[in-house]
Amino acid sequence: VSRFEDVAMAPPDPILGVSEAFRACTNESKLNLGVGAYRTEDLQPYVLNVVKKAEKLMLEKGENKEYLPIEGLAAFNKATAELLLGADNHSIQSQRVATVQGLSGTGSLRLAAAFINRYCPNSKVLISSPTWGNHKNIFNDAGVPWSEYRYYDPKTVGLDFEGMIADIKAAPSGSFILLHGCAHNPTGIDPTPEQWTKIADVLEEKGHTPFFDVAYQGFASGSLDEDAFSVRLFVERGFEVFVAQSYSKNLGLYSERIGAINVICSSSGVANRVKSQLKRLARPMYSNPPVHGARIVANVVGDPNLFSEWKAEMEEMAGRIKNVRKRLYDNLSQKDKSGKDWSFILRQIGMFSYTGLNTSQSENMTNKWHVYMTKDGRISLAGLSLAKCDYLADAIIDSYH
Ligand SMILES: Cc1ncc(COP(=O)(O)O)c(CN[C@@](C)(CC(=O)O)C(=O)O)c1O
Repeated sequence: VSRFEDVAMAPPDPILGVSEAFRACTNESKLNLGVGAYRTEDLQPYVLNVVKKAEKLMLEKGENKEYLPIEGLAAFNKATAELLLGADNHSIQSQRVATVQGLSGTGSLRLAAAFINRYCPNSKVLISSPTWGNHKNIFNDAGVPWSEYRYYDPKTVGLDFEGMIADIKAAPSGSFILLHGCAHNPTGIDPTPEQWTKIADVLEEKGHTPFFDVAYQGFASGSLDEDAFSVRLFVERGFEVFVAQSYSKNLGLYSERIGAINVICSSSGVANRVKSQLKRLARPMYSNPPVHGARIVANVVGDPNLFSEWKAEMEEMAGRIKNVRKRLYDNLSQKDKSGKDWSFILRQIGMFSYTGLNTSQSENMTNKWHVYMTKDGRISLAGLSLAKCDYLADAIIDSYH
């Protein structure tokens, strides 16, 4: 008998497991609105033109495959911090940013969680309710305690701002507050600039540390700078800030696993020491990160023509999702005779729409209509085409009532 006889079968991942189920489905009407991965109007995966151009350049250069330093490719680390904060940001000018290339957003979050576990053992992280499903797994496995702050208000299908503020105020001083930089996953609801200012006030009052998860910079509004507003506000206010970044969505580098953890510190001396300890945590975890994605980002951002072409492609991707969002809203409003107000769909931003469908209604979407989505009622608009909005609207109305 096997030594591992008692190892149980793990349940499918709530998000990535949806894609597995979609692939197994044979119905030709099937729609994959599960994983947040961009698709073109033809529902095909999209490799950005600038990525192809950068890879061609890289092939011509004939670069080697030597190990990267533990902290990653220097040109990438410089570019990623400047994209996030702006090259002229005071924190960069005064060398107060500790940047370590991570295994995309997930790996960067995990490395930061390992740091928190080791250096802030009595602190906990507050995460939004709801949040990206993998956040809980990451902090659980890193041994970092977490609790939730209210975020989504089902009555208004909007932000429960009062609840959010109250829960953050009630948390023990010095907690880490996990905030989505833009395009909140799964709700698509972001605080307004005024609300961000009030959130910063409460964190300052309580001595909490902001911990941003920036997985969609440039992909939400189409503007890199606009989508970095919240992070830059907190840095401007003088906070020490953790920021995890990902290039999965905005540069389409999903499987290249390219991202970074940035720790903006109050002095360059602290930044150097923090960076050295992040390296010490990374070495036994994966030793050093993969070079390919880092070179693509460095080449795209380092070349003015490629950089501006990238910005145009981000606007195009964000624009297609906005069009699909509008079309879905129009279809729902025209078809639904119940008088339900669907305008919340237009108020949401980014890749996802939080439909408000509950678990059994979401299951009806899949079982009866072959629409694959997460059980929390989230749909990825990136997997929807204008042509399919009519069908999706029928499915949603049927599942709601
Ligand atoms: C808020 C947030 N943070 C981090 C990540 C991590 O992405 P990365 O490791 O590829 O950089 C995701 C991706 N969330 C996706 C798009 C995919 C997933 O679940 O992994 C989602 O469907 O929610 C995310 O939505």
